[in-house]
Amino acid sequence: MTIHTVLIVDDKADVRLSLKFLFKNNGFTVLEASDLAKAHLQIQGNSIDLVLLDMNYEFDTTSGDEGLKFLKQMQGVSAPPIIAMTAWSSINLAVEAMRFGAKDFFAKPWDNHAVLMMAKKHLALADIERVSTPINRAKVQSSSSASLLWHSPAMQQLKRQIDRIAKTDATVFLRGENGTGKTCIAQYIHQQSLRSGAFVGVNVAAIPENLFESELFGHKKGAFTDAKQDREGRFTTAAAGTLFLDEIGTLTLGQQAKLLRVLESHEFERIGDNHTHIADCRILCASNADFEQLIASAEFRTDLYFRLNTIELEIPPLRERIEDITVLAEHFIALHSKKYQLNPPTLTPAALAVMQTYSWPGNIRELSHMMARAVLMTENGNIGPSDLSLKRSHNEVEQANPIPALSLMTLEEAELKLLKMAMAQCNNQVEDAALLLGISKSAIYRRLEKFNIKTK
Ligand SMILES: Nc1ncnc2c1ncn2[C@@H]1O[C@H](COP(=O)(O)OP(=O)(O)OP(=O)(O)O)[C@@H](O)[C@H]1O
Repeated sequence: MTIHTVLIVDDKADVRLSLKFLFKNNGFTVLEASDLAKAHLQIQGNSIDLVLLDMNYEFDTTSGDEGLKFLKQMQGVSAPPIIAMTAWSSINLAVEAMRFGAKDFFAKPWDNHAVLMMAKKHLALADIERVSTPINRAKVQSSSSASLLWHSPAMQQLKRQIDRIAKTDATVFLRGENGTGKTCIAQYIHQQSLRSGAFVGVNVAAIPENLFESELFGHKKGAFTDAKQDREGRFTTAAAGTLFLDEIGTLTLGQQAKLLRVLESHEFERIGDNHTHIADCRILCASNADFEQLIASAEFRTDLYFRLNTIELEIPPLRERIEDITVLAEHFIALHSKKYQLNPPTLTPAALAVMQTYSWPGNIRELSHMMARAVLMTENGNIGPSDLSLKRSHNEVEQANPIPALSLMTLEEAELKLLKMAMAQCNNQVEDAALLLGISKSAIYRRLEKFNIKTK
């Protein structure tokens, strides 16, 4: 279990002490700072997961200017999430603090349980953000392929193909956009295979150019300045198992030549070693790149491409298999609710309707993160469209909600009709209907009043 570190920044020792007890008793590591200069030093010198920041200090006990200045300085720096606290439950100061980057706020005196829940929520959200970045994604293993869902006809057909080829030793090239499940499918192929060794995944894009050979083939102690001891490469670790090379389209021509040699001859040498080893692993690889384009521009060798794509499988993007959305969304709601020990919220039909017309640029990974956020943020037990944090372009909104063939009518009549349709589709949830219509909350309330439409 991860132990999170919280930094409490407050000039009042009694405040620091109470919060310190609260967080220590709940399994956190606690650091303190009695002023903002010390807070800067703590942040620079330690790995801090969350900051509780008092907004007012000795010289100026009401305006919150010092806290705001600190928040401003932290903007753009990869700082931990900050929760503002103020003795003056001034809504204006809280709003200002959030405008300057605070994730949340609470007023003193506080409710211990509420503060703990707030802290846990923002730590969980920060974890989601961290895993969303490509570099961190490379380090985080995909969740077990045992929980893979194959619901849509397209995925069921893919599964039938995979089950047929899994037991052979054929090299498989998985193509598809980011987040479509290529890594999970590679793990599944390994599980279904007859290979007794390990599944070894390597994101080749994350290996620095000068370490590529050492990483894949290994090295002997003393082979180069930093080679302090013998190291086995991934080809050796994957012996009798499967080597999964992810982001294969990012290989340089030099790296491609080295890989091609081992794929053709099944032989390799560790750096600094004359002994030739036999490569005994099945190769799976994946990419989201446009390979036809890479080959046409001579950035990827044709001979290597043909070595890699004995079987080529295209994993469809989520927007092309909308039958999977409900099943996956419910799977992720259950998964994240269990993880964060919360009651699973219900996905409303209005939210689902919006999700089915969304383009899902981040595919299943985006859906998983979206459901994690919704589980953490939803307050009334229902996930509505406004809980989804969708990023739509104007065109998408238009395509998603095409205006049904309306017979000619006045603008006023059309407005009323659309308003009623949106309210009906969103179960009378005004904010959700506003989102669906692409207008602000105040704009929809104005129109509801104008047409005398009751919301309850
Ligand atoms: N069929 C599925 N059922 C359940 N979860 C899935 C499925 N496919 C993918 N996922 C989940 O979606 C997320 C992304 O999957 P994965 O990492 O395999 O995608 P990817 O295509 O390899 O992404 P990238 O191209 O960025 O490496 C993971 O959390 C994974 O568990």
